[in-house]
Amino acid sequence: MIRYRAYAKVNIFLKITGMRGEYHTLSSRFMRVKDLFDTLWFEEKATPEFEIRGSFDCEVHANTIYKAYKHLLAVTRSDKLSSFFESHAVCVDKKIPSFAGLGGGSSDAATFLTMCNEELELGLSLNELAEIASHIGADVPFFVYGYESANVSGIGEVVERFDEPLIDFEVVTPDIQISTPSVYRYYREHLYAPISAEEAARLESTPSRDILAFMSPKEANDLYPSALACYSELSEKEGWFFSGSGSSFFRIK
Ligand SMILES: C[C@](O)(CO)[C@H](O)COP(=O)(O)OP(=O)(O)OC[C@H]1O[C@@H](n2ccc(N)nc2=O)[C@H](O)[C@@H]1O
Ligand SMILES: Nc1ncnc2c1ncn2[C@@H]1O[C@H](COP(=O)(O)OP(=O)(O)OP(=O)(O)O)[C@@H](O)[C@H]1O
Repeated sequence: MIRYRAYAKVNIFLKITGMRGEYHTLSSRFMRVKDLFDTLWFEEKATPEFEIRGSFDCEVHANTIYKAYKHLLAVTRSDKLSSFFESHAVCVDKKIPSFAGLGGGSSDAATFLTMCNEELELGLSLNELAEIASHIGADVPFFVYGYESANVSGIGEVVERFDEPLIDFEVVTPDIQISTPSVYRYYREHLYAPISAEEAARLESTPSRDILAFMSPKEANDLYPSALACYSELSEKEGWFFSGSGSSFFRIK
C-alpha cells in the first residue's frame, strides 16, 4: 500500500479580521514544516468495524480521521468506500505532537481524504475535497490543497497558494495542553482588535522571510498574547515565533 505524508504547519502570521457567528475570521500565512509529518497507509484487516491503528489519546469516534470518513461517506454515499473500510484499517505513524498548534489532527484528516479519493478513485475535485474538509475543522482545507505556503482566510476555508521558497524551521513544543477554543475566547473577551482589509492585504503580499525579519512574535500572532494570558505555565521564548493557538514555537534553522 502507498504511504502518504501528513505534514505539520506553522502560522507565520495570524491576524484576526472579524467574527462570523461563534468563529473568528482570520488572515494567516500557513507554511509546511518539511521534516515533521505523520505517515498514513491502509492495511488489510479481518473485523468489519472502522479501525485506526496508531498511538492516539482519543477514542476512534473522536479522531479527525473518523470524522473525515463520516463526512466523505455522507457526501459520496459510496458503497466502495464503506466496503473498503470493512476490510482495511487506517494506519498512522504519529510524529506530530497534539495540542501543539501544528495542525496534526487536521493534516491527518486531509491526508485521509486525499488517500481515499486517489486509491478508491472517488473522482472528487480538489475544491470538492476542500469543501468536505471545511466541515471537519478550520485548518483542514489548507492541508487538502497540499501547498507549501498559502494565505488562509475566512475561518480557514479560503486557501490561496503563496509562491515562495519553503523555509527550514526548528520547532519546539512545550508540554502544555492548550485548548484552541479557550485561547480564541480569551482573545474575543479581552484583546479583540481586528485588523483592516488593507492591513490584511499588505501582510498577504509580504514574503514569510520578511514577516519573520520585521515583525515581533507578539505582533505576528494575535493568539500569542492570549495564550500567554490563559496559561501561566507558558512563557515567552526570546527570538521564537508562536504557531496557531500554541503551544509550539518555531524559528528559522
Ligand atoms: C488556531 C488555528 O489552528 C490557526 O491555524 C485555527 O484557527 C484553529 O483550527 P482548528 O484547530 O482546526 O479549529 P476547529 O477545530 O475548527 O475549531 C476549534 C474551536 O476554535 C475556535 N475557532 C476556530 C477557528 C476559527 N477561525 N475561529 C474560532 O473561533 C472555535 O471556538 C472552535 O470551536
Ligand atoms: N488524528 C488525530 N491526531 C492527533 N490527535 C487527534 C486526532 N484526532 C483527534 N485528536 C484529538 O484532538 C486533540 C488535539 O489534537 P491535534 O493533533 O489536532 O492538535 P492541535 O495542536 O490541537 O491542532 P491545531 O494545530 O489544529 O490546534 C487531542 O485531544 C487528540 O486526542
